[in-house]
Amino acid sequence: MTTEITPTVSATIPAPATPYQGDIARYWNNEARPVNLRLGDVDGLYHHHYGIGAVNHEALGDPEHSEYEKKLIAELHRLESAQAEFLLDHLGPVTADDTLVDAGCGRGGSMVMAHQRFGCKVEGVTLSATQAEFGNGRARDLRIQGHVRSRVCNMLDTPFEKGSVTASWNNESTMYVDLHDLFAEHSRFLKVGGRYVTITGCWNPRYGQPSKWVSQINAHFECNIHSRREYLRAMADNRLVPQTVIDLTPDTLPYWELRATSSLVTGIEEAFIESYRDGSFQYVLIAADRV
Ligand SMILES: C[S@@+](CC[C@H](N)C(=O)[O-])C[C@H]1O[C@@H](n2cnc3c(N)ncnc32)[C@H](O)[C@@H]1O
Ligand SMILES: CC(C)=CCC/C(C)=C/COP(=O)(O)OP(=O)(O)O
Ligand SMILES: [Mg+2]
Repeated sequence: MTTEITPTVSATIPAPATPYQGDIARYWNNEARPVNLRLGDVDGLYHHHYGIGAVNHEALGDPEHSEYEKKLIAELHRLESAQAEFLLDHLGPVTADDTLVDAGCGRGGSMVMAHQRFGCKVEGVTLSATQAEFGNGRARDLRIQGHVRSRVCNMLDTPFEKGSVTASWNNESTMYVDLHDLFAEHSRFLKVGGRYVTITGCWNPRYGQPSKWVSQINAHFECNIHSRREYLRAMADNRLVPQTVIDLTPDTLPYWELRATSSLVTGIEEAFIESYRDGSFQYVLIAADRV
C-alpha cells in the first residue's frame, strides 16, 4: 500500500514545551519499526498500541507453511484493531455531529476507525510531525480529510474550546505526561456528561513499586509508566469519575505470546510477558464520566 505524504504540517510545527517533549517528538519522528508498518500495511490502519483477545490458531494454520508469517502478521494486526474497537465501545453515544479527540494519536489508526464507526469529526494531536503528516496522508487517501485531522500539538495545551468535545481518549499515550496536567486538559475541553477513555499499562500498587520489568519498559520507550492508584487519584481531582475499570492483562497476554514467536520481535516482549505474569504490571481500560 502506498501512502501519500505531503508536508501539510511542517510549516506550523510549534516548539516543544519542554526538552523531554523534544526527545519524544524525535523518538516518534524516527520510528519505523516493521512490527508497526507491516501490520498497518495489512489494511491501512496504522497502530502504535498492543492487541487483545484470543489468538485464532485455526486461521494461523501450520507454522511450517510458507504463508505462515504473513498470517501471523495479519493476526497480530487483527488483535491490535480489536483493542481499538474495544476502546471505541466505551465512548458512549456519539453522533455524526460530534467531535472526538485522540490525545497522542500516533499514525491515526484509531481515529480512522472512530470516524468509520460514528461518522463524526476526529481531532488528533501528536508531538511528531512525521506521524501527523502520515495520518493526514491516510485521511486524504480515504477521502475523509474533512473529518479526520492530525496536528502537532502538546496534549496538555490544546486549542480545543472549553466544553466542545463529546468524548476523548488516550490509547497508550498517558505514560509520557503528568496525569494531573493531562486530566485537567481533558476535563476542560470535554462537555459535562462527556466521556474519557484510556487504555494503558500501569504498575500495580499491590506489587509495591515499579518492578525491574516496568523499569525496562520505561527505558525502552523513554516513558514513565504511572501506577493504577495515580490514575484514579488524578481523575478524581479533575472531575473525571470512573464508570468502568477493566483489567485487560489476561486478554493481552496471548498477543504478546504470539508476537514473541514472530520474526518482528523488538526485544521488549520478555519484559511485557514477565511483568504481566508476575503481577507487577497491568493492562487496563478506564472509562470515566466528565461530571
Ligand atoms: C505509543 S504511541 C500511541 C499512538 C496512538 N494512540 C495509537 O494507539 O496508535 C504514543 C503517542 O503519544 C504521543 N505523545 C506523547 N506525549 C505527547 C504530548 N505531550 N502531546 C501529544 N502527543 C504526545 C506521541 O507523539 C505518540 O504519537
Ligand atoms: C503499554 C505501554 C507501557 C505502552 C508504552 C507506549 C508504547 C510505546 C506503545 C506501543 O507503541 P508501538 O506500537 O510503537 O510499540 P512496538 O514497536 O513495541 O509495537
Ligand atoms: Mg506496535
